[in-house]
Amino acid sequence: MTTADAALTEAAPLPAPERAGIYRAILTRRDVRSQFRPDPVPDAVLSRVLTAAHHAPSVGFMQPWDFLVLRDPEVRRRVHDLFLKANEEAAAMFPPERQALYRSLKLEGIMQAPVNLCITCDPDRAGPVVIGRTHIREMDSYSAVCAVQNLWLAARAEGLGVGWVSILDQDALRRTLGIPAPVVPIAYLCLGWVEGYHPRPELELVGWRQRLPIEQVVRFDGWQDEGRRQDPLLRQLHDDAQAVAENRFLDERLDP
Ligand SMILES: Cc1cc2c(cc1C)N(C[C@H](O)[C@H](O)[C@H](O)COP(=O)(O)O)c1[nH]c(=O)[nH]c(=O)c1N2
Repeated sequence: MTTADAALTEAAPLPAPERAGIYRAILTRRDVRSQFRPDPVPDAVLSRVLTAAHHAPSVGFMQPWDFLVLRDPEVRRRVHDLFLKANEEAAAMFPPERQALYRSLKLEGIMQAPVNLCITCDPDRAGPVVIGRTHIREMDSYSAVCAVQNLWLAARAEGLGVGWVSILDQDALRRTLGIPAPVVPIAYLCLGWVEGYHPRPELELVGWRQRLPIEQVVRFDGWQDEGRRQDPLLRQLHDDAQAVAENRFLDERLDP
């Protein structure tokens, strides 16, 4: 037992409605591009979702993030211009038969959402040697992404929408926002109240790509697991996936 162990709180499951709330936020969170309403996000709400982001896990507790709150339409317009340029380049990269569908997709809500956020990663935040980053350098970026996910889920809980825009030249974005080297922009997010959430990812709804069967991406005791495909966990995963697809998960699958 270390000194840190002295004040452990009880490791009980959350009360049922709170536990269901976590799963509901996870399952109904969406990437939002088109359904933003223009009304402002009160500071009390913005503060809560940023607080959630700031409580994300981070390698060596380095908290490498900064949160740039971008409300000025002129700043957002400059970022939108970067998007238009990058998106044109992006369209040309897809096979010819997919380009028309690609161009029909709305992939950002930079000007519609009243708030944009840029979440950055400062690799120097905790000195040159960081617990947990000694052998895998990218761990600081991964930590910043954890902050993004916390914010995304908290935003869903608040009834807000978040859309991640990554079709941007990273250096140009850095220059546009005056982000100093070696700080890296990790995520550019559009945030605001929304008309509603799609029931499934938009890319699935338009036939771009489907959710993979979870049984296909779970492996046992290493990558090569032939002979293990009868593991009872796979049946459980299949049934949970079915329940999610049929909107029964929260009602039927949360009992121990
Ligand atoms: C790192 C990263 C980067 C992006 C995204 C996500 C993530 C995690 N997504 C959103 C992405 O398309 C979406 O998450 C998936 O399609 C699944 O949909 P839901 O998030 O479940 O609604 C995204 N969406 C978009 O319209 N433009 C974009 O540039 C990006 N970029």
